[in-house]
Amino acid sequence: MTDLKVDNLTMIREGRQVVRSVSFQAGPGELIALIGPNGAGKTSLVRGLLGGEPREAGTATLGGAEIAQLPPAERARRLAYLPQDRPPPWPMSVREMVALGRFSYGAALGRLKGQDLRAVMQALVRCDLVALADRPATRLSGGELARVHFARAFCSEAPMLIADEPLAGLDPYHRLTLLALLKGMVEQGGCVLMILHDLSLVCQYATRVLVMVDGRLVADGPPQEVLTPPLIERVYQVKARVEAGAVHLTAPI
Ligand SMILES: Nc1ncnc2c1ncn2[C@@H]1O[C@H](COP(=O)(O)OP(=O)(O)OP(=O)(O)O)[C@@H](O)[C@H]1O
Repeated sequence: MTDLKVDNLTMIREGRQVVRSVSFQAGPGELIALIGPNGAGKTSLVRGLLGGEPREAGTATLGGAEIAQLPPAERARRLAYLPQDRPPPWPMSVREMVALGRFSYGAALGRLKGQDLRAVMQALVRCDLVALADRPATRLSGGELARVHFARAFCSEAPMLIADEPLAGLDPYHRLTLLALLKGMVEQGGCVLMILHDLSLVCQYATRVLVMVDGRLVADGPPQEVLTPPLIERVYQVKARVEAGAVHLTAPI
């Protein structure tokens, strides 16, 4: 169910290849960080594999089924996606926005019951949103809104989560508590693929890292093996030191 297979994915934007023949597989128990410099093609790859943008070539399947062709409700039950830009779709409360994660199960906003109600309540607690539950989602700080989206994804109970810079805007407390939730999710057989820029967090939390440069995957493996000073220097053009699971970046090369 959670086996993701991306094969030879290629995408063109304004006549330029921004994703070039990317192939990889991901499965249960993996927390994968997709990293790379600005403009490397990470968001394009994610949107392309989800079928949100046209592909020039390639396939992306989940449990053998092409993701772009899954019926929307089935896709939402199998895969949660957190995009980079995430304004509320229309004026609604935090609780209602989190409950959108139950739409694919047929839940009706304002009349949640049974497992839908339990899942929404649990997600509000886990993402520290109980005190904000009745606030309009249109009037939140960036970090609060990021937590609402996390909660929406968690309450969908989808076994796969794909997230584009989900920690941007989160303070250290919420960053670490949400990372712990993601870790728990993969320990229970889920799979997470997320775009991250904080290399120390990648070292500490990811089970695997994919490195993208200029549209291509240039490295794939456990962070301890992939995130070496020479690779970081080559990819990011900055001097790096890796010590006790933390990456120290000192100065541009
Ligand atoms: N709508 C668009 N039209 C044309 N080119 C685009 C468009 N969006 C992005 N690009 C280009 O595609 C390339 C890849 O962009 P993408 O957003 O996938 O990179 P990224 O690795 O996610 O970057 P970042 O780390 O800055 O978010 C970049 O060169 C970018 O300028």
